[in-house]
Amino acid sequence: MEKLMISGGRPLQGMVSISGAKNSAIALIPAAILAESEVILDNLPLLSDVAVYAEILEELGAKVAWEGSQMRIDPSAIKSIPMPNGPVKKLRASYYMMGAMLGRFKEAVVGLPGGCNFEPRPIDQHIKGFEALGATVTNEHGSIHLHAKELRGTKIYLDVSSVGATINIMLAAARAKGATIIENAAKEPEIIDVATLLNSMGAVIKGAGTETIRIEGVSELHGCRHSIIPDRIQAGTYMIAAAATRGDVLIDNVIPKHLEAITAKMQEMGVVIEEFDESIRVKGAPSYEHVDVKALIYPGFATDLQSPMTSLLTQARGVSVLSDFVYSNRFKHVPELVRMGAKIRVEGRSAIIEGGNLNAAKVKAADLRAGAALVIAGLTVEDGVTEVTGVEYIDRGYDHLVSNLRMLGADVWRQSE
Ligand SMILES: CC(=O)N[C@H]1[C@@H](OP(=O)(O)OP(=O)(O)OC[C@H]2O[C@@H](n3ccc(=O)[nH]c3=O)[C@H](O)[C@@H]2O)O[C@H](CO)[C@@H](O)[C@@H]1O
Ligand SMILES: C=C(OP(=O)(O)O)C(=O)O
Repeated sequence: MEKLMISGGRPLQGMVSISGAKNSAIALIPAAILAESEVILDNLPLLSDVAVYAEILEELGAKVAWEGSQMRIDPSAIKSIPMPNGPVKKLRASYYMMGAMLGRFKEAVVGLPGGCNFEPRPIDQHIKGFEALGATVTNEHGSIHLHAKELRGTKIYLDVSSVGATINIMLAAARAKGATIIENAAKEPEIIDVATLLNSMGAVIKGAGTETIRIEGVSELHGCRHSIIPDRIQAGTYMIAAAATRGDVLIDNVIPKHLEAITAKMQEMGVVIEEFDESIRVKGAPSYEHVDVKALIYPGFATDLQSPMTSLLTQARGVSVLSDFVYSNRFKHVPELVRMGAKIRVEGRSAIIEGGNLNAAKVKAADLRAGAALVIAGLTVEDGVTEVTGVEYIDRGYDHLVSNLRMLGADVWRQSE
């Protein structure tokens, strides 16, 4: 096991280039199962979740060649094999195997997902969607069994605008008979990315990015080449890190439109932000105003940036209130930040944060974004070395983190525990 060591107190300076989005990549890889010929994905991030997905597809018989930021997936020899255990248990987004396998084989057995369990994360809306399409779905000893004689298009109204359920239903419906309409669909940019790939494969999907998505089922999909959108959560994390260290960083290969909510909130605090076509420059200020933040579904402030933002708000004057309306209890970073001297208390679905300096400490990342929050906190500490364990969570979502931070002037290294 490794830990991250951070000797903070240095303003981040320079340029960082953002890789492809994790939450797109881990939906696009299973989407390739639906094709009859090779799918090439470019701008792929080098993440442990991506490696696990490559392993899942190989276990099913796909040929996967992953070189740098490109993955070539030949799904022509894929077989319908039950996956109750093994790699599917290692990541959250293994739930996409349900939609993809159901779409291609009309059957699937997939163990309930693993990944970051900061609170119960139900998949009832995914199952409701599969059942509406005509599948029988049962939970047997911790595995979801899905079976359909045929999938038939229908209208599905999601009770909550779930990213995973929206994508999973798109995957299954892409090869169903007739038209499927998803109402109250999630609108995250990653959903548009998946629809773009599926359409390049021959699917007929309209409305992705709005609350109504229409999928005309087709009998066959073919291979294609697709470049993954930049990771808005990684970009937002570097924006926050730049501000927290009072640095000056150009964050390149981003879509500024995807970062509007975080940009506006940081400007409200007094951070100076300049937007360009494909990059954003973040300049820190000597002091920041306190703000209130509400994490919401897109285009609201992303829940995945809520934990990193907590660390930035410890650097603001006065009391800030950060509420998460997507996950009511996503606060595993808080006790660890308190260990570093932060004055934060959790009340219901809100963290109340009083600004003040942090101290170096030994802390543990209990999930991916909690890990990012602790790294940012460590970067702000003037004296001493902060040790962050739980690096395996951070590796799920941040590629080249240490080398990127070092390039920006941070004193950060990995050390064996
Ligand atoms: C792999 C991936 O893309 N992960 C992202 C995805 O997770 P994920 O797709 O799992 O999150 P959802 O959008 O589904 O969850 C949103 C909300 O809906 C609830 N819900 C969801 C599904 C369901 O069947 N029933 C239900 O009640 C959840 O508990 C949560 O409160 O979106 C989240 C919200 O932006 C992000 O934090 C994750 O990074
Ligand atoms: C919660 C996250 O991811 P996942 O849904 O894959 O666990 C995240 O990216 O912050």
